[in-house]
Amino acid sequence: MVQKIELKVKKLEHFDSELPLPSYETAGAAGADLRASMPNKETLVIPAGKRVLVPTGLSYEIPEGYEVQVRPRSGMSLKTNLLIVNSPGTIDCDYRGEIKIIIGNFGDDEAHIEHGDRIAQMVIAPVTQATIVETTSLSETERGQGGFGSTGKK
Ligand SMILES: O=c1ccn([C@H]2C[C@H](O)[C@@H](COP(=O)(O)OP(=O)(O)OP(=O)(O)O)O2)c(=O)[nH]1
Ligand SMILES: [Mg+2]
Repeated sequence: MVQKIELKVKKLEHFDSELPLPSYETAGAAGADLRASMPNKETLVIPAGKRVLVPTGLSYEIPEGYEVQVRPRSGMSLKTNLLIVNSPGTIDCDYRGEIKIIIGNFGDDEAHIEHGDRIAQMVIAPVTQATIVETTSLSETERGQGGFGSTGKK
């Protein structure tokens, strides 16, 4: 069964009330789609090779002990030259500012984001904070310092 947790969402002045709030498209969806909400419903232009901050018009109150991850939608990644530059973006539970999505254009032509486009999806997830403990020695393991493609070689 899918667990449910309340996420308080505040509409900001430039949120277009005709747009839906973030929504899960199917009963089993892990991510709720986020829409661009531009002041005056303008279209955002992203020149080739540049990035922009796309407004959603929403602020969240995430329950303590949780975070929201901003992830790309695979359809957008497959069909366009747009990407979420800092994917997955991290929304801290104590952040009260507007949720914005950093979108880059890696194509050779300028790209457009229309007001109301579904530009990302958000996943809410539990957070565990580490207690950082300094030490001078670490436990030994089979892997040791091997990494970055070190396994599976003869
Ligand atoms: O895609 C994103 C990523 C972050 N944020 C907001 C919420 C998050 O809580 C805050 C800070 O994000 P982050 O810690 O990733 O950025 P930073 O560069 O470390 O900024 P800060 O010094 O404010 O933590 O910015 C967004 O709206 N969208
Ligand atoms: Mg930070």
